[in-house]
Amino acid sequence: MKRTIFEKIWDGHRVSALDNGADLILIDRILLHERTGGTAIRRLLDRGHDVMAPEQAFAVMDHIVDTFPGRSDDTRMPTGKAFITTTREAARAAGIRLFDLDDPLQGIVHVMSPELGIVLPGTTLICPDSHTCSQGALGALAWGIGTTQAEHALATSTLPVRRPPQMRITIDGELAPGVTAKDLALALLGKFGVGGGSGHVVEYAGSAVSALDIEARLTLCNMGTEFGAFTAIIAPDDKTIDYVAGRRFAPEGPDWDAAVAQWRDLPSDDGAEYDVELHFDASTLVPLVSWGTSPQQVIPVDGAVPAPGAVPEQGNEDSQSRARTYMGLEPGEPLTDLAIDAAFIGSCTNSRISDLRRAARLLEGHRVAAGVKAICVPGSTSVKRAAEAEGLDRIFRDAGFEWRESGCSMCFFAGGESFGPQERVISSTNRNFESRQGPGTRTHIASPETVAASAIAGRIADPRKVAG
Ligand SMILES: CC(C)[C@H](C(=O)O)[C@@H](O)C(=O)O
Ligand code: SF4
Repeated sequence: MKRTIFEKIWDGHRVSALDNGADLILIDRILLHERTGGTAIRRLLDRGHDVMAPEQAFAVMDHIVDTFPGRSDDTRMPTGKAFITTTREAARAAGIRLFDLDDPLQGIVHVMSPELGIVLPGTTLICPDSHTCSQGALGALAWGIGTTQAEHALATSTLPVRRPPQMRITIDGELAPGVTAKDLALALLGKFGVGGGSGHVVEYAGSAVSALDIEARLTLCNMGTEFGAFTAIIAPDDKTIDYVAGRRFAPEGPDWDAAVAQWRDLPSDDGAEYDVELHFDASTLVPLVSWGTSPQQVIPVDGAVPAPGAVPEQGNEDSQSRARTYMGLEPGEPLTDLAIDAAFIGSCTNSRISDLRRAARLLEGHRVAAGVKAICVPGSTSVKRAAEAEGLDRIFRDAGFEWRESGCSMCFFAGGESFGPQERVISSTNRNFESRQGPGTRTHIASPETVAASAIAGRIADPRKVAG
């Protein structure tokens, strides 16, 4: 029988069929962070259960930690310290490996896991965090869960899951210079909407996907959540295997050879069937920026705010006018006329070394416009160190960017640091909901290149026009 990559992983992890129509799935990796994961371990221990396979679970401090130098448990989020200390104590009590605040391997969970070879092709991986789908870029079945499910998985190394339907999006055509995986993710949202993935396992395939390096694939899969997918996945190829080789938790020696042999069999068979098939041509893509308060409300960077009802696939007239009002925009207003107050490069979408390199290339020899608060937060401590070794931190600092410690930081407002109300922020993150980056903040999501170009210009700017 012809099978998709999803079916191969699912079949290989299916322990049994349950009476309620779900399957019991074996879980290979459990990732936890201090915002949701510490509570899951604590609750489990308090009920007198043990963690079944602590060596398969990993905890990290990323969400509410301070990203200022010399950070401690006293984060700026008023109730933050309790999340940090609970997670530390619970991880210790359960025997789970914790990447603490000062650990050189600490980082945003979806950045540090691929970086350390925790996520591997063909594995099942869960985390109580909605962007766990990012990790499907390595050919794993990785999805976000709730805290109660995390407890169940910690106690049993299994999870009951209803088998999701499958979708393949075949993306062909070559990306033009200055156009990135982030623009591709935004383009899919703009075209198919935030419901486009509707609970499916979305497999990205096609020549444009094969051409992406692994970090770009992580960016593409990251926004599977915004697309409404159960998760996203990309079949492993030579690039995947080269990427995983030698990473800290990756198999070695004969185990490595055996693993690679299995991974070679993972890609979907020719003729395997999907519930939905979509096609997308990437060759005409341009850099995109969100104008509204939903990630589907995107337009080309050189475009104008749409007139009421002009793009029905980006929401009904009411939601579009509400978004325009919140964002302080007029229909027909060119995006490049919009002055910005802040620029943010960071998050599990776009804070890896390749993202920082591409942004730095544009920033070199330029200064951030007067009055713009510009912040760069590397996705992991390893990314930060690597960037510093190459002198990227100098380029960011000389341009006028703050250079921070790693964490989720201003990707989301957790009650601590924020941009101000009505401040217009161009941001390399994945969500632009009302108040996502702080009460009243207006977020425009874009690629790191577009954020860098805009920081220099002091207004939303086309990265293809900056001499870098
Ligand atoms: C805090 C956490 C549970 C949340 C998520 O699940 O996505 C966060 O990472 C986010 O991006 O909003
Ligand atoms: S960087 Fe942002 S999107 Fe990613 S896990 Fe952290 S808060 Fe969520």
